[in-house]
Amino acid sequence: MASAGYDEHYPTFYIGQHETQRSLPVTDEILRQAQAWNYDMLTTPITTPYFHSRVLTLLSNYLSELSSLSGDDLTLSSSNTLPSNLSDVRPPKSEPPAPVIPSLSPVDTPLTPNDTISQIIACASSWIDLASPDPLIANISRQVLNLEMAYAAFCGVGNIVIPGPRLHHQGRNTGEGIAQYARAVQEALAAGPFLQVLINLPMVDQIDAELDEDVMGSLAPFARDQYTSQSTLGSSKPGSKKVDMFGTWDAWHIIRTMCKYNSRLSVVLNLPRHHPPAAVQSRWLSEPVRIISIHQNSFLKNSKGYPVLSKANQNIITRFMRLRTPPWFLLSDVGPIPGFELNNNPQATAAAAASAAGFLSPSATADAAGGVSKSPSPGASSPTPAEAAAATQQSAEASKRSKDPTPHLSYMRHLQRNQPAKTPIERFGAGYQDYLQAPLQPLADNLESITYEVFEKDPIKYEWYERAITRALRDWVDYKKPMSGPRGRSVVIAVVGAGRGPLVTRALRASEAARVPVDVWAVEKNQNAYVLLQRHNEEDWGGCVHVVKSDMRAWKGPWWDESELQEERGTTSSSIPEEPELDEDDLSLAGSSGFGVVDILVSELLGSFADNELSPECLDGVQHVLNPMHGISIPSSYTAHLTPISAPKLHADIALRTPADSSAPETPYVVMLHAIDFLSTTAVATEPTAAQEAEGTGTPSIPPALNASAGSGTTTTFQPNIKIAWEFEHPAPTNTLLFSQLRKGGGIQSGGGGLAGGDGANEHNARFAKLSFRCKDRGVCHGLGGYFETVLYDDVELSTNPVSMAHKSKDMISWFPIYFPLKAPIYFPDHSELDVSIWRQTDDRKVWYEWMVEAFVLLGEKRVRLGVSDLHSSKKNGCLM
Ligand SMILES: C[S@@+](CC[C@H](N)C(=O)[O-])C[C@H]1O[C@@H](n2cnc3c(N)ncnc32)[C@H](O)[C@@H]1O
Repeated sequence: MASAGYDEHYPTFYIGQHETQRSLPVTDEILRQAQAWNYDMLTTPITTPYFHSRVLTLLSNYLSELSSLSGDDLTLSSSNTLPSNLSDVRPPKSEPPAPVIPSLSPVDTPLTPNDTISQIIACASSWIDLASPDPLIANISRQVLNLEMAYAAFCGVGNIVIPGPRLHHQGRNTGEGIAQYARAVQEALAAGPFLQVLINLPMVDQIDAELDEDVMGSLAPFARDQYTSQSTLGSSKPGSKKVDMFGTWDAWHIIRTMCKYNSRLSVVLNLPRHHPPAAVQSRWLSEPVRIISIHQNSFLKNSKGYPVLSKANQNIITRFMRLRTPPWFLLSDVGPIPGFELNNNPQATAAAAASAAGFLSPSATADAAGGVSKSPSPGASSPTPAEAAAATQQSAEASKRSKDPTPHLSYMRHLQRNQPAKTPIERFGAGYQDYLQAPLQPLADNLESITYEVFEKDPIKYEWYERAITRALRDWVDYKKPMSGPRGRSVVIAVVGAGRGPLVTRALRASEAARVPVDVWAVEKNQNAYVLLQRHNEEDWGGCVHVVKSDMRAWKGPWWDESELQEERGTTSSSIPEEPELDEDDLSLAGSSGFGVVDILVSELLGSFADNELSPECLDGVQHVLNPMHGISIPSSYTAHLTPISAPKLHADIALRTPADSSAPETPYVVMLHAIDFLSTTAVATEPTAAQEAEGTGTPSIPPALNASAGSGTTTTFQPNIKIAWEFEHPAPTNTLLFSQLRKGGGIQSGGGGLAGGDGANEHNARFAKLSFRCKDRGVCHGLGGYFETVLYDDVELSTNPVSMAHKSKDMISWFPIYFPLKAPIYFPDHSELDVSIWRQTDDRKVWYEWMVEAFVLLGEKRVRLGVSDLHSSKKNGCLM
């Protein structure tokens, strides 16, 4: 496909042209012409109007044959009489089988295998009704679809759009035919192993819009009365203005569930003329939308008569274009590909080519008055007849004036050129969006230099640590705390888990900033990083740092040789002092046996869920070196946070891995959550800042699915409900650690050992939380998103929590969130509650998590249980202590 080839920091728009009634076959020549006009692709019908009329004839012959048959043959017996409850549909016993549609002949299809076929998107016939309540119509529709799919796949087509399920049939409940439809799609997917099947769906479900869109010769009205009439219960009547915001999403969810989240199945989403509520936009942003289709009617006219999109629709497009796999666009019924006649007018051609590339005059791109026109219903896609007439007139005039025969395409290219540039976080995370990674285990494994290098790129984390250490040093002096360095003249700082040393550098800088002398120790168990620490010490730190290669839990504390105790700090050699023998029993007695104590313990051992890289266990293990009276830890505490999410892409990815690895759905993953929807939210109306207005972005740090513009300048931000699961504080209470020591080796107080195994020495680090989340709109929970917050010192905090990150540590990039998957997603209706139970388990040798979700629907005051997930456990892949 032709690429518009713009700057890599800006998203590329792939734009196709679609005609619902394309009269000419898509030849090589038309395709080249379309590309010359800056379209990237074209759609084509798979079959011709001739084929359509052939099917209609076959059907009407069959139906008249049926009606001519009389008497016993078609009389319904008591056992096969259609019941008044039409949910139970059975055909009469003796009805002849449905007619068989003969194979395609050349007149039935414009398609033929050739070189250009891969640049064409094929469209299955829109007049079929796969979801018809009449089994005959559903059967014929399925035959048509199968014939078309098979032939298109044979020709080498890569993408086929099939009409979405019809959700309303005269007088019937909505969506009853979805099972039939989904089964047909499942069958269609088998037509070719590489075929992408795209289901054409409006963003919201509205009965009138569906009826308006009925194409000529649709099979739907042929459904027989006995299958469509009566049933008042929950019926959806034409003329009803009722819009079901999640109706089409619901249908999509059933289809893809029946098709087992097949990665070849995706959505063509029709952009409505008016913006749907933010919650619906967010939902679709989490789904595999491969194409956004924009019908001519979805464009507004600005004061000069040029087609433009509402501000709200511009924002929807911007958010979609920030996804890892952004959708393509189809401009539908916006006029034919301009013919050759324009080539005869070089001036016109040049002007038009410039327009098609998106170089438009300001008047051509000015927004329509008010940005959003007033609409009685957010789902409506069509203008009123008066609007339509005026629009056609204006369009013709504007076209004449501008000599631009493709004004809609030109406008889209203009939007492309004016997309906000990717933010640093988006650039840093490019390629990692929704990419599942096993969490690091820096305790059990030795990290590579490149991994440290990535950490060190963080523009915020180290800065905040320096700020925290500086404050702590100032307070040390202000509160006149005694210093534990040689001759009481310096504050002893130990950076435990020093890696390649960035926090050591920051500690030295903090000392300069606070003008407080320090004695710095760098403790690291990774022997490879230890080499770099020593080199840094020689080359950058003037040899003033004591570098120790040790597991921090086995480190006995600072120790100065005689010369250091005599001389000023910094003039001694950095070589590691020979340590005196230490008695095991002295471990909890800091400062005894000739070892000094540490005043400030600096560490960065946090994982995406705070404690999942075993910071609590490591810091407990090194607490014996801390000044028992005044010693502090940076960080001083951290909390783990959770929220239920819909994450269809992640679910599909994990489901694919499961046959080869049964632990795949029982593993927490580190992942830059992107195409997700927060299921429990609270609406907050915010005015965008001037910077956000200029950038066209919403609230920083909140994934694109969350920010939805109401289109009037005010942004409705759906703030996720993210709750604290648990907290750890350092230093841990001395009694807790003493008790833990007593339990080691089955000591006197241990009783029956730990609940999850072992002696129970680490049981004080086990945790449990039960959290309840209200969900206003129906949805499906695929798992839990996990985040953390940490207090480094005082009010210096880091956060990955989307709600507080912008305020606490905006632009921090070191951690992606964690994802706890569910093996089987849980569907829930509007007004439900999800209860999450999560455990941090330990058996003294390792730590793992267990989690489960329960769904309840709220019927008045009553909570009725809908479903419960398995109890998931990561014990098999637990973090080794
Ligand atoms: C997340 S890295 C942080 C490195 C560095 N402080 C930074 O901020 O770039 C954690 C470091 O702690 C080290 N580490 C983890 N557990 C340790 C332990 N028990 N004793 C010593 N070092 C440990 C790892 O080898 C790793 O270098």
